Amino acid sequence: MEVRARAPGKIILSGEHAVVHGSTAVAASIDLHTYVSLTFPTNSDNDDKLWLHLDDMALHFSWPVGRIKEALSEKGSHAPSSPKSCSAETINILAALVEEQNVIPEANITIGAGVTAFLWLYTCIHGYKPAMVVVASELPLGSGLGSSAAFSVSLAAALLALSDSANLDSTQQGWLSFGEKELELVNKWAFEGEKIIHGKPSGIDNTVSTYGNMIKFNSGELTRLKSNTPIKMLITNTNVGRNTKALVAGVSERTVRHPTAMEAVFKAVDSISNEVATIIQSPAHDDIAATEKEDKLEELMEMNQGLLQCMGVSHASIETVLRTTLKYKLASKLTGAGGGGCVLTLLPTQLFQIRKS
Ligand SMILES: Nc1ncnc2c1ncn2[C@@H]1O[C@H](COP(=O)(O)OP(=O)(O)O)[C@@H](O)[C@H]1O
Ligand SMILES: C[C@@](O)(CCOP(=O)(O)O)CC(=O)O
Ligand SMILES: [Mg+2]
Repeated sequence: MEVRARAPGKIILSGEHAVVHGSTAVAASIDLHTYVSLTFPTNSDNDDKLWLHLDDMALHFSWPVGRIKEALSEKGSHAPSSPKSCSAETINILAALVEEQNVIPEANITIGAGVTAFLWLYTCIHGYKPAMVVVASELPLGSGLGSSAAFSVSLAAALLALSDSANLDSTQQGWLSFGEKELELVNKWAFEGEKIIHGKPSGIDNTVSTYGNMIKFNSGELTRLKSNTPIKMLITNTNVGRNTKALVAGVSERTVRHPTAMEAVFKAVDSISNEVATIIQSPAHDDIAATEKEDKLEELMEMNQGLLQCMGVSHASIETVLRTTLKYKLASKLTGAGGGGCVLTLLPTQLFQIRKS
C-alpha cells in the first residue's frame, strides 16, 4: 500500500526570530510543496530495509531495520499518538546512522539533520518496520521558505496516515481527510522534526504548513487570518545559502549579551506583527483604501527589516535586493531566518497606475 502526502512552504510577513522569543509573527503558506510517498513492502518482497530516497538531490539511503533497532536499543519508542522529543544522545546515535551511509556530499552536509529527523519520526511512528519513503520538493532548501517544516509536516502526515492510530475519513478520489485532532498530531510530530533541524524553533513554520492560509502566531497559539483584499509579494532568492539553526542560535547569543536592548527589539516586532495582522484583515472597499492599506504594510515591512538588522540576521546580498527595489520605491524585508535566503517585496496593486502619474 502506498500513501502520498504534501505540505506547503511559507513566507513570514512579519516577526521571524522575535517569534522564537515570544513575539507575535504573521505567516502565509505558499504554493510550493514538499511531497512524500510511503510504501510498505508486501510479504513476498522479502525486504528488511528502511529506504529513503531524496529524489531532488539524488541521495539514497537504506538501513536494515535490525541495524536501526540495534543502534537505538531501548532508546527507540513506538508511540504514534504521543509526540516525543529526541534527546541529544539519541540525535547523536541517529546522526551516526546517517553518517555511516556515506552518501551526503560535504557541500550538502546540513541535509544530515533532515535525515536524522526522518529516522526519529519514522521509528517513533512505525517502529522497525521495513518501508520505502520517497521525498521530492519544489522548495529551495535553506532559503527561508520553510523547506524544513514542509519536509517535517509532509513526512508526519504520510507516516500517521498509515499508522495504527490513524482514524482518517476517506473522501472522493481516494484522498484521506485529516480532522482537527489528526492535524494537531501531525503538527506536534512535525514540531519534533523541526526541533532536530532548527535547534530551537518557534513552531510557526510547521503550524502554517499544517494548517495553510495565513496565520498570526504567538507562543504556540495560532489565529487564522482572513484577508479580503489580495496582497501581492515578490519573492527574490539571493541564492546565498545559510542555516536556520546557526542564525537562531546567533540571535539567542546576542540576547544573552544585550538582554534589555533585545527585549525592546522583540517588543517592537510584536507591535509591528499585531498591526500587520490588523491591517491585513481590515476591509478595503475601494482603490484608495487598498492603497492606504499597502502603504501602511510597506512602512511596517521597512521597520521590521530595520529590527532584523538589529538582530544581526541581514546580509550584504539582502541589502543589495533592498537597495534595488527601493530604486523603484518598493519596500522589502528578508523572510525566514535571513543571512542570505529570500527577500519579500510588496507589489502594490496600483503599481503601474501610481508610478506612471
Ligand atoms: N526535501 C528535503 N529532504 C531532506 N531534508 C530536507 C528537505 N527539505 C528540508 N530539509 C532539511 O531542512 C534543512 C533546511 O532547513 P532550514 O535551514 O530551516 O531552511 P528552510 O526551512 O528555510 O528551507 C536542510 O538542510 C535539511 O536538513
Ligand atoms: C527564524 C525563524 O523565525 C523562522 C525560520 O524559517 P526558515 O527555516 O528560515 O524558513 C525560526 C522559527 O521561528 O523557528
Ligand atoms: Mg526551516
